[in-house]
Amino acid sequence: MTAGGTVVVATKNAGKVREFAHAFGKMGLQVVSMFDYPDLPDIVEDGATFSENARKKAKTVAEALHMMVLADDSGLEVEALGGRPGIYSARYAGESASDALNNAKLLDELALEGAAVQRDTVQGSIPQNDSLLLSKARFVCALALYNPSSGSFVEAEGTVEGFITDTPSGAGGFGYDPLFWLASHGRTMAELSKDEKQAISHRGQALASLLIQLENAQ
Ligand SMILES: O=c1nc[nH]c2c1ncn2[C@H]1C[C@H](O)[C@@H](COP(=O)(O)OP(=O)(O)OP(=O)(O)O)O1
Ligand SMILES: [Mg+2]
Repeated sequence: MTAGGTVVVATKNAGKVREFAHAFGKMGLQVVSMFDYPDLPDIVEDGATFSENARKKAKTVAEALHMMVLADDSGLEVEALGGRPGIYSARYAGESASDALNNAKLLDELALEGAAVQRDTVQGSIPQNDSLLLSKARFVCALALYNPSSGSFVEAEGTVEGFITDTPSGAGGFGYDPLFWLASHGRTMAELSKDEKQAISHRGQALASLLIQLENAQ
């Protein structure tokens, strides 16, 4: 997946870039992203699934750069919202909405639903303070690696289960992480270190699965 020890990731999300740089850095690989290629066209994410969107991002950038390219399409599925925002997670509160606006919209929608999780149904740790768990949720990540010379994809998907808390906490990660409570850790995703997040996250799991497929293909 590399050209001279570099992995090209077709993303304009700085949080994803940090996480891929951390993961690939441990393998001695550098990460570059669409921030390093400002002339690339914007990609319309019009797929019906995470996987379709990931394939489109990887193929578009790989064909423009004539290089192998990795792409990530990911999002949050909230049970009390019937799986929303799902593939629309990045634009939940509107086209190019900030993480803060998307998080505020998520809490608004859950309040409108009157969503609440019964504490005694939670396996693991519940928040110690007065904060409430509003709904079960999961993060999903689809990765696609496209090779423009062979016209072929390698793909992987990962998920992680948690709960939406009404009280944001933590400064790590990005996106919905401050609202994503991990009963396994008794913390939000934003309170984990980079290594802890990589070990359990949807993205970390998808990447591990992708790397195994690449090793097996050698
Ligand atoms: O680990 C995560 N922790 C918290 N939130 C996350 C995570 N992973 C995805 N998310 C949220 C952020 C964004 O609202 C959406 C991804 O949308 P998605 O289209 O895949 O990415 P994006 O538009 O930010 O960047 P790009 O398409 O250039 O890769 O899901
Ligand atoms: Mg996007």
